[in-house]
Amino acid sequence: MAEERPSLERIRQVPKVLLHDHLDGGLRPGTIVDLARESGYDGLPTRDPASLGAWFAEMSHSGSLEKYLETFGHTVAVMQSAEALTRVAYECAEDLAKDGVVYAEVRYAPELHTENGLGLEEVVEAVLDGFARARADHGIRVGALVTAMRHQARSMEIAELAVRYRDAGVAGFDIAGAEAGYPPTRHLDAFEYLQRENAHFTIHAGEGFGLPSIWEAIQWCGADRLGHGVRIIDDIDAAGDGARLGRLAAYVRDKRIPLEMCPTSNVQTGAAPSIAEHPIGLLRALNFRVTVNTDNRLMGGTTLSEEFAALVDAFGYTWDDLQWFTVNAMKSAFLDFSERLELINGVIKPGFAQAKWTRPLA
Ligand SMILES: O=c1[nH]cnc2c1ncn2[C@H]1C[C@H](O)[C@@H](CO)O1
Ligand SMILES: [Zn+2]
Repeated sequence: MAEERPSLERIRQVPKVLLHDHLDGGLRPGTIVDLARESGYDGLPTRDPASLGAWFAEMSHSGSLEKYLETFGHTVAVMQSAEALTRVAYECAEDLAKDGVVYAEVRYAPELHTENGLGLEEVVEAVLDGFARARADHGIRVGALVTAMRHQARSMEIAELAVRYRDAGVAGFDIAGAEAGYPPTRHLDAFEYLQRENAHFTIHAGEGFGLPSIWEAIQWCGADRLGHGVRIIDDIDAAGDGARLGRLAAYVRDKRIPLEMCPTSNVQTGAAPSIAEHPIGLLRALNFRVTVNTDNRLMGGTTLSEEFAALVDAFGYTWDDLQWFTVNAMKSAFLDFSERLELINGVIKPGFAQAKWTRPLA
């Protein structure tokens, strides 16, 4: 029996793992409108949810990371109370569960949610509360990653939060924001502290800036994973027969450093020209540890299933490829080894086996 080409509908049904998704980049447009009304925020470009969703997607397709980040002003503005944060976290996990995601790590920057007087700990607890409620209702497991903004100077405080709440649902730490001009080593003390504490962290690197940013993230800061990392392609010569890897690219591949790739987001910010020309095609072929992610579902107008479906269209990926991306993600999660293994063997592999061998109803 010939294997079916994975369709969007069937991709939605397989168990998936998401490592790179921003809480403030995934709100439902209707929720933004509700929260704006409740809090008196009057800066939205429209209060019609459908038009608002379209507005975010359109504004985000600028070819510039800096411009892409501007729209977050609106989502962050309506996430300034504990109730709003809990609601957004709950709905995020619910939406991921509906898309077939079984394990996710969702990140956000606590320092952006203190404008109306919330303390950093209150912010963290409100978000964890939303994830815990969604787990009880929908079974999905969501770990939080706390992010420090790379242009600010609060990374040590945020790293301390990551350690303080690590047994309560915070899985790790990250830095985000404009990359050019803000190298990871600006936050070296925070990364060294996390290493001494045996804590996990990922770093947005190789998205809005190139190889030096990736090199610092890995060799100076000790990142466990790379957020995006697309620009590693600059260290690979793929002209002619066979690809030649430079020392950094070889290191990333040899050490199995996970790449949290976000195809739609990369096209929107100009880090890749199109999905069909996205470096993920070459990096997957060269067996880098590639994972597939959404980055910002609101700005990208996307879901994890849609990211996979777009890759199937562009590169002809099969169920085996999609399973490979998913197992890569699970292996790379900031989760206890035995729990990762349990999800791979008990959930992911059986789920894909079923998708592969069950024909859709006629
Ligand atoms: O793709 C991204 N690159 C760098 N920073 C980003 C990206 N997506 C979101 N952010 C920023 C904007 C958010 O306010 C912040 C925390 O989620 O992280
Ligand atoms: Zn991101």
